[in-house]
Amino acid sequence: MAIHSPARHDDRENAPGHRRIAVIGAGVMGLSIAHDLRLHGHTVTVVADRPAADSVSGVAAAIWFPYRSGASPLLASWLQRSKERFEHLAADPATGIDLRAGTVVERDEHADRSWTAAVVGHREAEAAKLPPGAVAGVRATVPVIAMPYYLSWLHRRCTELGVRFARRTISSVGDLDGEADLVVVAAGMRSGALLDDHTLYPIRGQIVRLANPGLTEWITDDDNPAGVTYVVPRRDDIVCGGVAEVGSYDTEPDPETERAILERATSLIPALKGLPVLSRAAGLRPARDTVRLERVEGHPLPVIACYGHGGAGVTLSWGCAETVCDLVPAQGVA
Ligand SMILES: Cc1cc2nc3c(=O)[nH]c(=O)nc-3n(C[C@H](O)[C@H](O)[C@H](O)COP(=O)(O)OP(=O)(O)OC[C@H]3O[C@@H](n4cnc5c(N)ncnc54)[C@H](O)[C@@H]3O)c2cc1C
Repeated sequence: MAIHSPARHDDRENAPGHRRIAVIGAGVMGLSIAHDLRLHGHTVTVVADRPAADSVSGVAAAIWFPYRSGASPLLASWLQRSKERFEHLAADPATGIDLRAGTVVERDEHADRSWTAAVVGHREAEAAKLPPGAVAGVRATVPVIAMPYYLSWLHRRCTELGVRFARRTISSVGDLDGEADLVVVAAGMRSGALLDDHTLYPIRGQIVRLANPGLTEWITDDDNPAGVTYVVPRRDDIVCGGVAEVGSYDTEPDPETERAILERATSLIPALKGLPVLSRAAGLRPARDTVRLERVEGHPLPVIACYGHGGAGVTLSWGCAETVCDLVPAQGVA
């Protein structure tokens, strides 16, 4: 399906600087970018071969926290901006976002607490409430994003704004020559193949979703020597994870891994014992030593890359979308 003209006419489309932009990727990153580009008045088409729910974005827990994110000088501002926007959106229950209290367990006395700069009111966790082996912990209230609700809401919101969607596999950004003035590559783990970037690698994760009898408190114990462990209660379920297998492309949930996840999660939160399993999933965090968010030269069309967010693609989504908008060249400058 080729890219068409916008869904409806908008005066902004005649404004100087207006562009026809194709965003490759309908995960949380592509949708957030499309949303903001459209608000800037561009004609935007999201081109993707899988809906968000069937991408790794549909596997995310998702808690606002910079787990295994690539480095960037802009990381702190992306964290801050995304958190502000999630907090604003949380006022609308339809978004699936709730602000929830929980604990980050630390097992290293030099644990990186830079993320707390964005969290007003965070404080030391009480030592008596931490698991054995923990050296400290941080109590914080952060956005918990129930992805099934959030991705549906975001897709709906994009459609309401006039973003177009085309179901299609792109083999090279050159496929879009003549159909767009600019391409944004937000294709998650498969972005590397589109831009000949061999520095992107998977960090496999696995989760199991349990029925939620009414828990709200989350906990993360990422440096647990038995394996990364987190429990994230959402509206309808509780997400228990996980693993962080660097270089594995296996997207099938493994039963033995699930057993071990449940054992670790239950030792953190005994109330999980015996709760019915609702579903399970595995996914590949699109990791890179540095997030790639920049203009890419060497293509007939101007290209902006936005990928490599590792285990923090949801957490960084709105901040990165804003930076993508800033990188769209003014008309005639490209
Ligand atoms: C178990 C697990 C738990 C996680 N928990 C969290 C969390 O709590 N908080 C958090 O912030 N992050 C979390 N993450 C990480 C988060 O899920 C990812 O960083 C994020 O979803 C990446 O989003 P994306 O839009 O870049 O990619 P994806 O969601 O993978 O979307 C990629 C899109 O690109 C499209 N596409 C790709 N290639 C092509 C092509 N050639 N042609 C057409 N379309 C193409 C796909 O169809 C899809 O629509 C977790 C990940 C896992 C695995």
